[in-house]
Amino acid sequence: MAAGEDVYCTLCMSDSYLPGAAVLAKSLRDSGTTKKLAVLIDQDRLRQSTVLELQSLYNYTISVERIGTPNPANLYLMNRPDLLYTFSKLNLFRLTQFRKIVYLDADVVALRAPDELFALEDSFAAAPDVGWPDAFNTGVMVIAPHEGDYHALRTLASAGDSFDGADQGLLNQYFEHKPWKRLSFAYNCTPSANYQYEPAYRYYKQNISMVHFIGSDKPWQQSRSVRGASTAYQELLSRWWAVYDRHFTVSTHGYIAGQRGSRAVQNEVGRYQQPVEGSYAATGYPMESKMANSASPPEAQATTTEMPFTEPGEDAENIAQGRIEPPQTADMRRFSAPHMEWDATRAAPPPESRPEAANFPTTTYEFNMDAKPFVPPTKYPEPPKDLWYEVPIAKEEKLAPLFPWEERDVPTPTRRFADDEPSPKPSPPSEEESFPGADEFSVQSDADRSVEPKTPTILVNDHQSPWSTFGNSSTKNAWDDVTGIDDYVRQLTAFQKNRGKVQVLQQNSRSPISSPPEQTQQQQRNQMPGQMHVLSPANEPNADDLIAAVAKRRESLILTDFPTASERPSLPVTPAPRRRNVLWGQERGEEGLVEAEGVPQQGDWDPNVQLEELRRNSLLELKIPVGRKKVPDREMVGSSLKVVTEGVSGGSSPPGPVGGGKQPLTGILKKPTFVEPDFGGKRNGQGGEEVVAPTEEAS
Ligand SMILES: O=c1ccn([C@@H]2O[C@H](COP(=O)(O)OP(=O)(O)O[C@H]3O[C@H](CO)[C@@H](O)[C@H](O)[C@H]3O)[C@@H](O)[C@H]2O)c(=O)[nH]1
Ligand SMILES: [Mn+2]
Repeated sequence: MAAGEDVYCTLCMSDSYLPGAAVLAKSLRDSGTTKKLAVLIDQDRLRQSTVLELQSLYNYTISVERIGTPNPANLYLMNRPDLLYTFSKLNLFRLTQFRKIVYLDADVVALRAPDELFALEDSFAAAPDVGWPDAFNTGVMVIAPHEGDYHALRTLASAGDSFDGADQGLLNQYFEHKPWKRLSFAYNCTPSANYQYEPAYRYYKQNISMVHFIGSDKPWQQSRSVRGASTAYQELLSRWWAVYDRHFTVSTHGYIAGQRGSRAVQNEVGRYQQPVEGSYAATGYPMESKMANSASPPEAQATTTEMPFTEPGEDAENIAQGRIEPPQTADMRRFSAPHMEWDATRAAPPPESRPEAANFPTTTYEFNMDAKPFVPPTKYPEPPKDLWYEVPIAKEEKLAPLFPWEERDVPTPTRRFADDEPSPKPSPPSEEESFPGADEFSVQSDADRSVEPKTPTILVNDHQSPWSTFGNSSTKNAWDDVTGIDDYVRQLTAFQKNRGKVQVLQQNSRSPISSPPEQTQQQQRNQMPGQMHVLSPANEPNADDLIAAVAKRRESLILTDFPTASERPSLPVTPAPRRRNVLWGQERGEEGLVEAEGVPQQGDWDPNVQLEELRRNSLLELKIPVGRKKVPDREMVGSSLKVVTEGVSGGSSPPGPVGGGKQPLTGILKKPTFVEPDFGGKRNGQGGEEVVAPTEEAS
C-alpha cells in the first residue's frame, strides 16, 4: 500500500452484504477505474468464505473495529434495527494511509467510475439525501482521512448523538458546522420504488454515475423487477442485476463466472433473496454488452464507460444508429433459468398478480359501418402463371467400392419371372406331347377351358379336339423297346391262357361278347325269345380266339396301346353279374328265388289263360258283357299296368273280388325282373313274363 494512495472503499460488516460488495467491485472494475479497491470488514463476524471472496474482489481487505450505537431506539424510527453497527463507518477517518477515499455503500452500483472525485480539493464531499435534501446521504462520500475527525466522531458516537441512531445522522450533525462539498445527486442516485421524479430522471439520467439502493430491500434480496415500481427504479435495478448476471450467474456452460469464492456470492444471494409478495416469475436480465469492455486499457475507459440509458424499445433504434453495439449473439443465446419469486409449493399465488395470459396479444375488430354494399371488382388480376417446379434430375452417383466383391464384374442376372414376360400364346402341342392312343383320348379344347383348368382334362372320343389329330403311334414310351418286357408279358400271357383266366378275357364265357356294347340289358331282356340274342356255347368265343385277334392286330404288347372299340369285348372292366346264394338272409335255391307260397311254377303259367280269367272277373264286377272286349294277342311291352289285384306283396285295393289264400293269383302284375339268361337251357324260352291288361281297353 503506497502512502497517500487513493482508493474506493466500502464496508461489509455482515455476510448478507456480500453480493452488494461484489457487484460494487465488479461495476467499478468494469467501468475501468484506475483506483484500487478496499473493503472494511468485521473479521470476527464474517464467514471465512465471505472474507475470501472479498479478498478476491478488493485490493485491500481491512479489518476494522465494529462500532455499535449506544442508543438504538432511533433506528426503530427508520425501522432499521439492522443498522446497529453502521458507526463502524467512522473507521474511514482513521485510514490515513490513503490520501483520498471515495466511500461507497455496499448497496451501490457504479454505472461509470467517478474517478474525478479523487481530484476534489475538499476534505469532505457528499450528495444530498433524497428524503431530506438539506442533509447528505452517507452512502457516497469523499473523505480525506484525518485522525482528529475520527476521534471527534467517535466521541459523538459514544454519546449516541445521532438523530437517526446511525451514521448518517451522526455525520450530518458533525458537518453541520464544518465546510463540506455538496455533490451532484448523479453521484448518489437513490431510486425509490414508491416515488420517483420521473421527468427529472429522464432529463438527468444520462449523468448518473452511481446508483444507491437505499432502504431495507436490497437488489439481491428482491427480484429483477419489482411490481408497482417506477420505470426509473426498474431500469436502475436492472443495471445492478446486469453486473451481477455478467459475473455471478451460473452460465449454461455449467460454471460460475468470476473467481475464487464466487459460490459464496451465490449462496448469499440465495439466502437473502426472499420471495416478494406479488412479484414472481422474474427472469434473468439480458446482459448489456457495453459493460463488457473491461478488457480495454483502463486509461481509455476511465471516463468513457458511461452507458446511454435506453427506454424499452430504444435499443433497436440505438443499434441502428450506431450509438450502441448490438448484443453479442452468444450473450443473447445464453440461457438464464427463470427465477420464480413465488414458490408455488409453499404459498398461494399473489392476490394482486397479473392473470395468466395477460400478455397475450389481443386484437379488437370493429364493425364495418359503411352503408354502401359491396361491389365486386369487374376484373380480378390474372393468377400467376408458370408456377411450376421442375423436379431436379437426381444424378445417380456411383459410390466408391468399399468391399472387394464390389470391384468385381457383377454378372447380369438371367432369372426370369412370370411377371416379366407376356403370357405365351397357346401353341399346338408338339410331337412329344402326344401319346399312343391319343386318337381315342383328347385333351379338352380351349373353348372348354373357361373354368381355368389346372390340369388337362381328358375327354373320351372327342374327335373335335385338335389333340386327336396328333395321335401318333410312332410315339412310344421308353420301355416299349425293351424286348425283355415283351418276352415277359408273352410268357405271362401264355401261362394265363393255359389256365384259361386271361385278365382281358376274364369275361364270363357266356357273356354276349359279340353283341354291340350299346345294347342295354333292358333291351336284351325285352326281346322276344326268338329274337333274343342268345349265345350258344358254339358261338362263344374262347380265350384263344381273342388272344389271336389281339396279336393279329399288332404284335406290340405296349400296355398303353388300348384295343379299338370293335376289338374290345363289351366293357371288360365291368364284371358279369354273379348269382348270389343268399337273399334276404335266407338260403335260396341254386337256380332261383325262394319259392313263394301259392305261386305257381313258371312252367305252369299260361298268360293267356290268366288274362282271360282276369278279364272275366273284371267285367263281372263292372257289369260289362263278357266277350265285348278281347285281350289282344300282341305283346304288351312297356304298357302301363293299372289293374292290380292283391298279390303276395299286399298291394292296393283290388277292383275285383279278393280271393282267399288258396285262390289262384289272377291278374297279379309282376314287375319285370331281370333274370340272368340261363344259357344252360332250363328256361323254356318264354322270356316275357309280363302280364299286361291295358286299362284303356278294360274301361
Ligand atoms: O448488516 C449490515 C448493515 C450495513 N452494512 C453496511 O452499512 C451500509 C449501510 O447500510 P444500508 O443498508 O446500505 O443503509 P441504507 O439503506 O443505505 O440507509 C441509509 O441509512 C444508513 C444509516 O444511517 C446509512 O448508513 C446509509 O448510508 C443510508 O443510505 C451498507 O451499505 C453496508 O455497507 C453491513 O455491512 N452490514
Ligand atoms: Mn446503503
